[in-house]
Amino acid sequence: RIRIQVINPNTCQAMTKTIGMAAQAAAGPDSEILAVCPSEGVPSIEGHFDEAIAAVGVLEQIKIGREQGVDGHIIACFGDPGLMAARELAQAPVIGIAEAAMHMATLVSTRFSIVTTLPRTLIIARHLLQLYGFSHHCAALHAIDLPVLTLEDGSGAAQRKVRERCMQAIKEDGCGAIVLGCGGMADLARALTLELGVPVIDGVSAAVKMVESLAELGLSTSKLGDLAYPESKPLSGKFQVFNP
Ligand SMILES: NC(=O)NC1=NC(=O)NC1=O
Repeated sequence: RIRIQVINPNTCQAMTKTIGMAAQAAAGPDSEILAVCPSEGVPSIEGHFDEAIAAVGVLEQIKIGREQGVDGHIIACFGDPGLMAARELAQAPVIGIAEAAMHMATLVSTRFSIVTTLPRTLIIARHLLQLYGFSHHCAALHAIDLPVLTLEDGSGAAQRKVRERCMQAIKEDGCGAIVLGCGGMADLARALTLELGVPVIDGVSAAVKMVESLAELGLSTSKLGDLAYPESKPLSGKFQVFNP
């Protein structure tokens, strides 16, 4: 039995449910999904400041997951907030949905486009492309120019904009695949893939399959070198929760 902790780094319960359901749909019969979000933090992550705040909550959940003995952790926000810090803290694999979706896209296309939320988060996706070495694989980046939480407002407006931008990317970018640039879009990938006839990749599902693969291969986060557990020192104030 593989237990996978899926962390929605923002505090929106509805989005945590959307993400958890997408993860469950992708999970194999022997996998159990534990969908969680921080007890405090930001309701949505739409920039560098939000990411910094959210990262602490991610680390808190990583610590809890490690104490529960989970077999893997997923950071289900397209900025992969706190990813390397989480890998220092974790024993099991930690995968961000941006890196998962980007890796998967390179396996089924020579170039992919990204469709994300607010234009100001495009730079975060660009930075990740550089960090992960996928800049030359990305044909273009698009934003639906709607706040993240409109994906959970029930109007369907954000979902319609995502579909429009995917169709535009396919027409204009010369891309072979699309990466959905938000955890809250996790439930859209399968239907869009069928309708648009090209791989539309959601990072939550991709990360679930990667964690399952790593767990079954007996691979977990290396503790040799820079991903070793953090140097021990007494943390103060609100961070005492991290003291051993
Ligand atoms: N680019 C994004 O929309 N990132 C995100 N903000 C969130 O709150 N969740 C995401 O996936």
